[in-house]
Amino acid sequence: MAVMDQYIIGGFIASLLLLYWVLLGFVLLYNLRRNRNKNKSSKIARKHDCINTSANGQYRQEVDGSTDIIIVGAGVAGAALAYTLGKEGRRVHVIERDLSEPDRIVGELLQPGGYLKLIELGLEDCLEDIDAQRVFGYALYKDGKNAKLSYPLEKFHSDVSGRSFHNGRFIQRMRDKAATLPNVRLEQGTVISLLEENGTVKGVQYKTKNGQEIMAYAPLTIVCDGCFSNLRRSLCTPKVDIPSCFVGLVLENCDLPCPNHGHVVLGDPSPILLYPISSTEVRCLVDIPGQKVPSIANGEMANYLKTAVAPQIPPQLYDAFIAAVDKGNIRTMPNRSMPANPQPTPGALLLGDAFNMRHPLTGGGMTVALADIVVLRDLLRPLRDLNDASILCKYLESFYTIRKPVASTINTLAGALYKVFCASPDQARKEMRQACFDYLSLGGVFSNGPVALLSGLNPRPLSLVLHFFAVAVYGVGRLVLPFPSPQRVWLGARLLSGASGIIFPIIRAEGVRQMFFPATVPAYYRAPPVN
Ligand SMILES: Cc1cc2nc3c(=O)[nH]c(=O)nc-3n(C[C@H](O)[C@H](O)[C@H](O)COP(=O)(O)OP(=O)(O)OC[C@H]3O[C@@H](n4cnc5c(N)ncnc54)[C@H](O)[C@@H]3O)c2cc1C
Repeated sequence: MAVMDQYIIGGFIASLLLLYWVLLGFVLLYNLRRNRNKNKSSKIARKHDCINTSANGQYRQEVDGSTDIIIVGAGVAGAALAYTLGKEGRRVHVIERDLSEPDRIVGELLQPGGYLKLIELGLEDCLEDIDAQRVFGYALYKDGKNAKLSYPLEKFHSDVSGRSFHNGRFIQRMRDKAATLPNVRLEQGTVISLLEENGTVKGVQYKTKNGQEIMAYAPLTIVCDGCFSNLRRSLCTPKVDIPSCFVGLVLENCDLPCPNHGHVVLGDPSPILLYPISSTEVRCLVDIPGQKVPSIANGEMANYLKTAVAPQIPPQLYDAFIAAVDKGNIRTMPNRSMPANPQPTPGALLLGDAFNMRHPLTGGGMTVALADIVVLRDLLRPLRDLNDASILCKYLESFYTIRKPVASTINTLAGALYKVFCASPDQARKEMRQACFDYLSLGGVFSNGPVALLSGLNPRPLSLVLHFFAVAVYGVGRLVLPFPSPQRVWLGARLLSGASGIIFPIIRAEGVRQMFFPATVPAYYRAPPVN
């Protein structure tokens, strides 16, 4: 019995031990599976949280594949592009250095052609509730005479016209609108560099608001970091020219002689612009040729504005101008021009002022940027997958040609008109300037044609060249008819040669073939790659 008891107790203990081992096995197995699942989900979380700490703990890396397009800069181009691509269903990550409302003297008059592009992008409501003013044309002043040049808007919807506003308010509206899209992520950060691997841009390295450095990856990076771009160097061959600077003032509580019009004074040494930026403010931009401006700090600028510029301002605005100078809120900005000269790079694209600039005399920068966005949107639309960088890059070469007729017309006109509008001691240049004023004053087709070019309503290169030389021939005709003298014929010849010397170098820099014969450029016909 004792032996039997021992067997029973032994068996009991053995089965307890077995049960224990089985339970232990189950627990271990359960834990193992749980850990494995935990690891899996923590990897997913890591993917989404984009956390991959580097050795010194300073860098984070975004390797989640959750972004289709990175946009650097949310100014006019970047903000409009973010909304446009977001609306197309792209997952967009915008990195902007400063998300607070910009306060600048740039981009305050949108030409009607730009407004049409804004409508195409569905962004026209961004001009609502910012006290934007409608602009219907220009008033041109020279030597006490003036001419009114209306935009040829007859064929358009009554809502179409130019708009002028505070640039910062407009940008903020576009940023807000882009941020309403769930697939657009707007982040404050400064992009330090593009991340390149074997000649392909894979993303960007940027510093967040709180100083952390992050690497973000996407199949396509679009750089819109504006006129001071320091990222453009590897994506184009920049040839930046700075022909002059604008000095900006705000005139308050005054009425423009021609309400709802931009005013251009053909001043000495160069043009002065005035246009409303709200119902109570008028922006005045005084052009100063060269890169050096009188010092604001030591009062030289105020003195220059009061003695050299004020007497040229339309008399109705004189007091407001002096009051603005006395108030002291004087700002300056260099006027840059840079023809588009891209180096097509897989994985990246330039847009806006980072890519292409022209003299701001004609207010064409935003129109070109918005027109470019429309072209790019349409090119990207048929593509679902942006991952093959070199194929995408080849395909997007067509962008550089398709955009050309519009962009180069606006660019060339801005550069040429600036040169014609500047005062010069050269008699031939004086004649050309006067001929231009008188030609535009003729009205009808003589003003409608050039204004349609300037406003972006009909930006055709051939029309630009025809009107430019029509002005020159008009100037020559006045010199030599009805009684040509050898001196006058010589002056006429110099006028024509001066006109050619102004426009042809600009056209050459823009690219004759792309500008006038884009359809002969093979890239024009690139078909979208089959995904
Ligand atoms: C004096 C002057 C007057 C002008 N007036 C007119 C006008 O009346 N009408 C018109 O159509 N055009 C005008 N222009 C031109 C117009 O301002 C530009 O064409 C337009 O602003 C270009 O838009 P953008 O987005 O390329 O650049 P911006 O609007 O300058 O935007 C660039 C953005 O990039 C951000 N950024 C820069 N670097 C970084 C970085 N490293 N990381 C992250 N973000 C960065 C900046 O903070 C900024 O928000 C004028 C230009 C000048 C100089």
